[in-house]
Amino acid sequence: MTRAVVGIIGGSGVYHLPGLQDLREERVTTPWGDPSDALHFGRIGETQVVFLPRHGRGHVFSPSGINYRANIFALKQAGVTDLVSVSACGSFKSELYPGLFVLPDQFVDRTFGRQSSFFGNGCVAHVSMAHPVAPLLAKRIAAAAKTEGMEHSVGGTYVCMEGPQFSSYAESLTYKAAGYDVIGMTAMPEAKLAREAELSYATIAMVTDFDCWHPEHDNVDVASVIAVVRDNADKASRLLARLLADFPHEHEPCPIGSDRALDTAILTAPEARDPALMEKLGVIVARASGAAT
Ligand SMILES: CSC[C@H]1O[C@H](OP(=O)(O)O)[C@H](O)[C@@H]1O
Ligand SMILES: Nc1ncnc2[nH]cnc12
Repeated sequence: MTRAVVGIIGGSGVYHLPGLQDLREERVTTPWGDPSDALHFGRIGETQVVFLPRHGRGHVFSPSGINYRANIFALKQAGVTDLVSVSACGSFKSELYPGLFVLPDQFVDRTFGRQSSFFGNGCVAHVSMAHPVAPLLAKRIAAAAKTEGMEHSVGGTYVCMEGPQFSSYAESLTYKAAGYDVIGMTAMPEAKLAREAELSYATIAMVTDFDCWHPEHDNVDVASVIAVVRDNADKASRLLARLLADFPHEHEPCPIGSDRALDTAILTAPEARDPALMEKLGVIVARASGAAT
């Protein structure tokens, strides 16, 4: 049996996790560099929790400057099995209004300036991203929202742009015409790295604005995003508290194999693998290479 440890990555305006009991902060480092902040260890009820604000306290890291590999590695190293990411996002649909929680089940990666894999020369791996979100985890989040009486929308496509500038009107119309639901700057490569690290991953996307396509709404700016996040902070905390309080103590095997993603992914022959990279990969490949179960 594997004990469930839930990682929470906080996004814009979310730099702490209220209600975390037995809180202990620990600065850690990884072979991939330093994560965005100290890890916040604690529990909610019986559930072990590790919280990390992806932009760091005081919001010091831009979406392109976040060390996503260090963040995911640090959480994996801390024993996280299930990872919930919280993100502010723009909406391309009138019915997805500010304050609503959207639980996307797909991502489109339009980032171009980020390190998006732990693997490379010396250990080549190709994980599946066909279904980037772990369905049981998403279901649990939806159930928590329902229990708390919070309006939410299940499924949808989150397009991740490089930023840091917001989209132009033409880009916004293009994404809308493509049928995407929401837009942000951080779910990629986070979701890809979580899959490589064999973490079950799901995103809670809080709609904060209508980007810049909507004729009856102002164009997005930072102040309006943060105002909506602040106005809905209590709601987000209650959603997470309910999810965590009701979380099973044992990690539930992921039906789509998020937690065994490397079983069919590593292509480099064992004898051809670069020992230095293998050592750096450490906890990422430990289970798949038989060092841990
Ligand atoms: C504050 S506006 C743009 C900023 O907000 C979102 O952050 P996060 O995904 O971390 O909640 C978006 O991705 C941008 O980083
Ligand atoms: N409209 C938007 N575009 C990109 N990232 C966002 N984060 C919040 N709103 C956003």
